[in-house]
Amino acid sequence: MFSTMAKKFRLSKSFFAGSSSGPRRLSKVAKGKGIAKSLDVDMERDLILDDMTPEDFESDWVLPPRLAKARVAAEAKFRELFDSAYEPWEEVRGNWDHSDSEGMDVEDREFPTPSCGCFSASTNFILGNLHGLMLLCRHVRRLRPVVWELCPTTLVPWFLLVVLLQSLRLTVAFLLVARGHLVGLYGLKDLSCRRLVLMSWGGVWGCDTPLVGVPDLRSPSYMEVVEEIPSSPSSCVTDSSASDHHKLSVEDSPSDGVEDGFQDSALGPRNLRAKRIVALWRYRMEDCDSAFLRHSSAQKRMKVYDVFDVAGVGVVMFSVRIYCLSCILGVEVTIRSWQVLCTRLTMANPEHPRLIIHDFLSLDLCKELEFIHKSCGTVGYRLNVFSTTLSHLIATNCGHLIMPFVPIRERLKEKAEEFFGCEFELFVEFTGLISWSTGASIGWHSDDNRPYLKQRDFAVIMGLLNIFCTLIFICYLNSHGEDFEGGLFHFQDWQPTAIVPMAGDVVMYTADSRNIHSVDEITGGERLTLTLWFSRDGSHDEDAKLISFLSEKQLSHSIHETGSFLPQPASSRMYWFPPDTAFTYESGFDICFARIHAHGYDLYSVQDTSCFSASDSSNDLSEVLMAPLRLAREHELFDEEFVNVLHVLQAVQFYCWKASELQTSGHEKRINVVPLSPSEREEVNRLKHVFLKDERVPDKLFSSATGNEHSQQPFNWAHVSAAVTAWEAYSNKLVKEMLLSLPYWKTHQSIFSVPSDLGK
Ligand SMILES: O=C(O)CCC(=O)C(=O)O
Ligand SMILES: [Fe+2]
Repeated sequence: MFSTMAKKFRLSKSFFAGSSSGPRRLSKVAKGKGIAKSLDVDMERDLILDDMTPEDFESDWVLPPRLAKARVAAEAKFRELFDSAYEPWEEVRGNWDHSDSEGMDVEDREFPTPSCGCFSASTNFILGNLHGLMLLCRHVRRLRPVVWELCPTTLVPWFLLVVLLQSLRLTVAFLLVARGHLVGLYGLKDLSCRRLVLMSWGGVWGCDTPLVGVPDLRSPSYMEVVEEIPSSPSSCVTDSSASDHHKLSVEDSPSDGVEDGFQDSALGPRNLRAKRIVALWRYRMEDCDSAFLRHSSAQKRMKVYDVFDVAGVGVVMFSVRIYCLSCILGVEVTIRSWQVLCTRLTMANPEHPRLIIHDFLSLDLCKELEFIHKSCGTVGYRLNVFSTTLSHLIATNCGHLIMPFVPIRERLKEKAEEFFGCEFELFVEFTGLISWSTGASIGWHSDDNRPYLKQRDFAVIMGLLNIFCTLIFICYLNSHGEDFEGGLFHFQDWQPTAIVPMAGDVVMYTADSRNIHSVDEITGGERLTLTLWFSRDGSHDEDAKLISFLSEKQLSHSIHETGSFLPQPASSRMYWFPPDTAFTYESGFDICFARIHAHGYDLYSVQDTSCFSASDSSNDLSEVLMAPLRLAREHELFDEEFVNVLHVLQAVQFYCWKASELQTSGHEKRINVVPLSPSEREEVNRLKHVFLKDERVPDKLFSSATGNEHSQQPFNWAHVSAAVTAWEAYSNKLVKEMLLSLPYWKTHQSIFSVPSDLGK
């Protein structure tokens, strides 16, 4: 019968691995009854978790490729957990074997008092389950059909099998696969909560709604459930204990014998967070589509023993006694089940709603945005801060440069909506590239200090995201230690306390006082981020404003017009640093000029500038940079004219971005470079004196922590010329894409990625 079932459900060999205690028991019982044989379970290979070594983690899991990176991170985490837990585990096993021979109750055997090691016995239990899951992971392809076949037609035989196994007191592990993705307990951080899967008997019933995952946080009943559980500040575990071992609660061992009723009290003096995770889970169960679960008394008979944080995933250990057949057969059968559930800790922490996603943006995309910022940015809102907003791009005839932002905004919005369970409800309020140079920092603050947000005293609280609450996304576009020094991000409360900015990573948090944060002073280089604000308040939708601005601009341009991508600088004051000296230009410098200079170039004005002096505060001064210019380097003058300083800057930054590609492209276009004549050299120096003053200051502000990005590459004017051509092609392509998208954006009053086949 078992082999037929095994075939029918395509059970993998590892199917029964699932907990540290389960396999041992399974091993004992199954050997005796020949179950192992008929199911082709290789006890030694698949079930004896005690013998696993860290190397087992390196086995080749079958995961969707996009999860491969997350898997590597998870493996590292596991190795860490495993290493520190291995010794205590041995100890626990000793206790366990002893109590086994005394014939103690199963529960006593499973949960001896915490070992004196840094991990309690129950941690080992969890780790055992994780091992089991990892074994299961190897068979994901085979497991996937199990899950699909179970839903819902094969429910009854499956159910009977579970009852049978459970009544033999075997721990059965289930692995659910949601939407074709395997999700383990090992913290696949970039997975959406909707795809989060729990390991529990809940999956057996084939309910479409995952038991754990995103509850509808707007649902008042969720909040009620959460609020119902009293918080006890004295029970909060301190950060340090949590961060020590990724364990949220380190207190009491289970009090044996408590089995009926949902035992809030069984949590003992656990921390509020643990309670909320449980509350969330319990709510989820109540809300479950499965009639079976609703009618069963499962939720009332759940006892929670421990809650852990394993690589960003909350793991809840609980036991359930359900009289599961009562509603079907009228017979009461007790199922004891020790299972592990998981849920996103972040979801269950309404005190500090935040999310950290690693490698969200590709490095290529980071570089592209860096190019945009460094070639279009203006002096920012605070000292040593520079910014590029989307409306500024449009204002300077670079509206096409918003195209690379479009898919990123979409993906981030999706992430936020998923996280807060509010699909189609978020609006982008602000998108901008922001860089901080040496000396910039910000102390503890929350981001909701804008006057219009302060007036929203009567905001309706809906779940974690207050309707007027702004969500902040910070995407790091370059890396600490490589591109800049200092600049670590800190949250005042709760984990993570510090974030080391690395290119591609994203941190998301609500702008209110639940997420007070700070940024350390930048001590070298330039730290660059893409910052987005999201809100549920449609009146602050950035898209509508951008679309109308773009439409206005489009009226004054036609796609056929040559050079429709050429930048037009804004007022020269926006590029003068520090901003308070922009009225006289007597001190400070022009940031566009400075960035060009930081790459080793000088500028030569085609106009005669002999009448200007460094202290000239007339508007004429700034006009020099709005007029045609040429590039010079050392003793050479490049014989190509740029329409203005932004044009030069875009070409130079594009060269910087694409230097390695241009080196190898074998560009053989004839270029014309002439030696600088003495009068031209004088002109070049004059401009430098006017727009840069003391060149050491700007060079310090704009050089990367480790020197110029492409200083290692041999300089070649031919590559500069190739960069100009490539930049034109790049700009043209974006202009076309933008013009094709704009009608759709206008119709929907929303900026989104228009599929290319639609745009034709
Ligand atoms: O760049 C960051 O990491 C955060 C910046 C910040 O907190 C702010 O500008 O308010
Ligand atoms: Fe902030």
